[in-house]
Amino acid sequence: MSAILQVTELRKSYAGVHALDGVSFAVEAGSVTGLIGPNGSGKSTAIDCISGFQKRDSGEVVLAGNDITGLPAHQIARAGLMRTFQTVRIYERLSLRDNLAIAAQQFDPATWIDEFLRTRRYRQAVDKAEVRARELVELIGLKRYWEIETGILSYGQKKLVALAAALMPHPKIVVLDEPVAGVNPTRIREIEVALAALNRAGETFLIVEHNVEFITNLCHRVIVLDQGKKLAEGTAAEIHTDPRVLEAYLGMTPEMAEAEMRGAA
Ligand SMILES: Nc1ncnc2c1ncn2[C@@H]1O[C@H](COP(=O)(O)OP(=O)(O)OP(=O)(O)O)[C@@H](O)[C@H]1O
Repeated sequence: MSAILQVTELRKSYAGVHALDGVSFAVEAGSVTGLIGPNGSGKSTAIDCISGFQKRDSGEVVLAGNDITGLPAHQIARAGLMRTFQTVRIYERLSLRDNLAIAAQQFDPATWIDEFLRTRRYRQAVDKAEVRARELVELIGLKRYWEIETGILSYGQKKLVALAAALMPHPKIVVLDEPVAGVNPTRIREIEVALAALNRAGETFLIVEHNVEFITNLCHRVIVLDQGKKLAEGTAAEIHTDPRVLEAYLGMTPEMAEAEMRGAA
């Protein structure tokens, strides 16, 4: 695998607070990578700087070989890095189908003239978007809600709609900001299953999340931040047994963590 996203020496300070203090990491194409760390460790600042929602002080972000450092968010999205937010942003009065059609329209090459004249280019774009939408809806397990107003869905399902919308333009990577925060525990598994299915279909994800079990189940690699620096990186199993992570992130010794894992099993 090769790196689709390369972050190098990212730095960001807020009035003397080093939110990011030289963070470097890579996300492999086709992988699910977790970005975890205690409150205030710099996770949100990192993904905001990467996705153009925040200006970094220094450092470099390269997406599929193209330098996207410092570009505005909409250009980064066009370059192929999409993101979701902690709060769900969907059109609740519209059907799932219409939500995804709108998401596609924001990126398709057909102009309003094409649309007005119903040109071949416009019809092709609409047909392609419909195929993509149906594929995604199948993969996230919401096929039965295709024509239904998304407002009736559960919060977790709405998060899946936002994710599918982000995937509509075939991005190179989607960055997810706390995809299961505030989601009913019984629904968390649905999101996990959906993300795993999307990843098997070739999608690449970088996930910021506090739910360690969720990250452990899904992620091929996990990056741990602490006080604006990268504390550790590895597989979930490696991270679970890294004494620095246990102490800084979980506040546990390895023995306590093992006892906890046994208790959870
Ligand atoms: N707009 C801001 N102004 C001042 N300080 C900020 C601002 N945003 C973040 N910080 C500080 O930067 C540091 C990193 O914050 P950040 O929100 O990136 O951490 P986080 O790991 O995402 O935390 P959480 O898990 O609580 O969301 C913290 O010390 C935070 O207080």
